[in-house]
Amino acid sequence: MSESTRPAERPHGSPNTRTAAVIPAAGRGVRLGPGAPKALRALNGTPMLVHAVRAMARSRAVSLVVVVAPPDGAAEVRILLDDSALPETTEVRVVPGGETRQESVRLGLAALPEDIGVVLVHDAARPLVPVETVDAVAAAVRDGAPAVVPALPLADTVKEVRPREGGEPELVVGTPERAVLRAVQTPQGFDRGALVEAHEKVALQGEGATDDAGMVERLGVPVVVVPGHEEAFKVTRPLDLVLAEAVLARRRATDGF
Ligand SMILES: Nc1ccn([C@@H]2O[C@H](COP(=O)(O)OP(=O)(O)OP(=O)(O)O)[C@@H](O)[C@H]2O)c(=O)n1
Ligand SMILES: C[C@](O)(CO)[C@H](O)COP(=O)(O)O
Repeated sequence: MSESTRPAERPHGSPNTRTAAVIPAAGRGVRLGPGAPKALRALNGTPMLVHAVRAMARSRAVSLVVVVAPPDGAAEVRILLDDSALPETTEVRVVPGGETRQESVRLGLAALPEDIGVVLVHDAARPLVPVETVDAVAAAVRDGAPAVVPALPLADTVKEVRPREGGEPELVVGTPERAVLRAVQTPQGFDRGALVEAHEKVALQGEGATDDAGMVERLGVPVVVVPGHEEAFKVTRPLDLVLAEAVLARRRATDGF
């Protein structure tokens, strides 16, 4: 890691820099089944992406949101967001995304203005994250942590497996101790320099980097955990849509929105 981005002793991004959220929303949603790109599919009549942008804009820490749209759909997304009721205090930029989540985040980072010191990376596919979680991640970075992830303990036992050839069933090769495992959510928060350096230097092969904190870890940067939230779950498969609509219905009944 270079001197300029080594975790500093001063709080990150302060005093004169702002916090931005980058929302990768360029995925196809293959696991959700046929249809529009996942971020544009509706939850209770409103596209998932609009829920996600509102979730970021609800945080007083966030003054800019960069949406990374499907590569051929940036103009459509711009119109969608212009037509949606979003807080006027939050600037929203839209850029086209890439082939992988990693590439899409990198393109979003490239669209940040210079005065952004703290970056939250948030999946469009986690549209219902509560503002308290967003605030907790942003505050932890501002207080000095160079990288922060919200996470929850696991309910299931996890096995490590080895695939076998010839259609043979996978073989279990280990059982990690569940008590020290965490399911990691977004937004993940970063000192901008550390995140940009990770995206410049750490390109993982194979499955690739499944989250941004994993790339920053490779630089030797410490990653701090704050409590995640059940409602920050990722909409991945069709059943997740049912759960998301149920959460929205409960919010409408209890909070009126
Ligand atoms: N090329 C890509 C792939 C993913 N994403 C975004 O990364 C987030 C997490 O990805 P995931 O939930 O896997 O979304 P998809 O890639 O759309 O899902 P699938 O793997 O089922 O196709 C999503 O908000 C997705 O839009 C992205 O911006 N660019
Ligand atoms: C970033 C992430 O949401 C953290 O849990 C997750 O790794 C994204 O994975 P996906 O396969 O791109 O949905």
